Amino acid sequence: MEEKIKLQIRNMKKHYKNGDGVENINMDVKEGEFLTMLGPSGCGKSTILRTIGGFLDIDDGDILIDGCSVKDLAPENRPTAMVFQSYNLWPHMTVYENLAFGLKIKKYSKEEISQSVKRGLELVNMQGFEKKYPGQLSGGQQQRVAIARALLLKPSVLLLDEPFSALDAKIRAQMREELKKIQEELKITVVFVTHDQEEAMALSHRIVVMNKGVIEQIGTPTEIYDHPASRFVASFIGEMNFLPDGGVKTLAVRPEDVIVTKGDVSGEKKGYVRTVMVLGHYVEVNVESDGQIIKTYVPKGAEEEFRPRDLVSMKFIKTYEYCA
Ligand SMILES: Nc1ncnc2c1ncn2[C@@H]1O[C@H](COP(=O)(O)OP(=O)(O)OP(=O)(O)O)[C@@H](O)[C@H]1O
Repeated sequence: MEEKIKLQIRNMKKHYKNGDGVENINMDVKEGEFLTMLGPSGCGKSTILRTIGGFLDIDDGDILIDGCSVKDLAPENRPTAMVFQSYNLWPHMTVYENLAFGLKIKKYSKEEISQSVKRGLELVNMQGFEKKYPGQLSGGQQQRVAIARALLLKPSVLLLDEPFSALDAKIRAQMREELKKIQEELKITVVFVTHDQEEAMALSHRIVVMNKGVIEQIGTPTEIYDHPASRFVASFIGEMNFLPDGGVKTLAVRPEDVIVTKGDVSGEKKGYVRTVMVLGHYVEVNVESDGQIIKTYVPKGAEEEFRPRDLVSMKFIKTYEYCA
C-alpha cells in the first residue's frame, strides 16, 4: 500500500526567550498514523505540538501538511484541531452548543449541525448529554466532549496534548481504548503527547522519544523497546540494568533477559539474592553482584526456589552497549 505523508516537520527550531525549546526536529507522520511524542516533563513535547497547531511561531525550518507549508497560517486556518490537557469546553454553553459552535462558523446548515453533533456524541459514547453544561460532567466526560468537538472539525491532523493526564487510572485506561477505537474507525492522523510510556506503547503506531529538546529515537513500540538507540531511551523505556565496566562503555540488560540459576554455574556472573517479590504472573529477583543490584524477572513459581542470600549465577541472553 502506498503510504502518504500527512505531516512533515523539517529542521524545525523553536527557542523561547530564556533559551529553552526544541531544535533539529525532523519527522514525517503518515496518513492514518497514530504518532506519539513521549518524554519526561520539559523535554519539549508540547512545544512541538503547539507549533504544529499554530499556537507558537517557529524560529527556523518548516511544517508541511499534505505537502504545503502551514508555518505562516493562524491556528484557525490550519487543517488541525487540538485537545488540551485541561478541559477547554466553554462553561456557559451546553454540550450541544459546544459541539455546534465550530460548525456554525463553518456555515453548516441547522440540519447538518444537528446530524454532526449526534454523530460526534455517538463516537465518544455520550448520547443524551446534549443539554448538560460542562460543569455537570465528570472529567472523563468533559474530555470526551472535547475530543468529539475536535473530530467534528474534520481536521487533517488531530493534536492531543496529554488529554487524559487529569483523569484517574481506570478512566484513563478506558479513554485510551476508546480513543484507539475511534482513531482506527476514522483512520484519522493523530499526534499525541504523553510522558506515560505505557500509554504511548498501548496507543501508537510509532513513538518519537524526546529528551532535552531533541529527538532521541523514532520507531514502532517494538523497535524502541527491542533496540533502544541511546542510553537515555534504554533507561526511559521499560526496565534496564546498567553495568558499568569501569571503561568508556556501559553494558545494559533488561530484567527479562537474565536467566538466573541457583548455585555456581561456571562462566556465568555470580551474585547473591537480595529480595524476591511476587508481582502477579512473574517474580522479581534482585541480585547483588559486584556491589550492584541487578533486577531480574523469573517465571512465577520461582519464589519457592530462591531465598535471600542464596548464591546464584546469571546468564545474559541479550545485552546492549552504550557509552558510559
Ligand atoms: N512560554 C514559555 N516560555 C519559556 N519557556 C518555556 C515556555 N513554555 C515552555 N518552556 C520551556 O521549554 C521547555 C519545553 O517545554 P514543553 O512544555 O514543550 O515541555 P513538555 O515536554 O511538553 O513538558 P510537560 O510534559 O511538563 O508539559 C521546558 O524547559 C519549559 O520550561
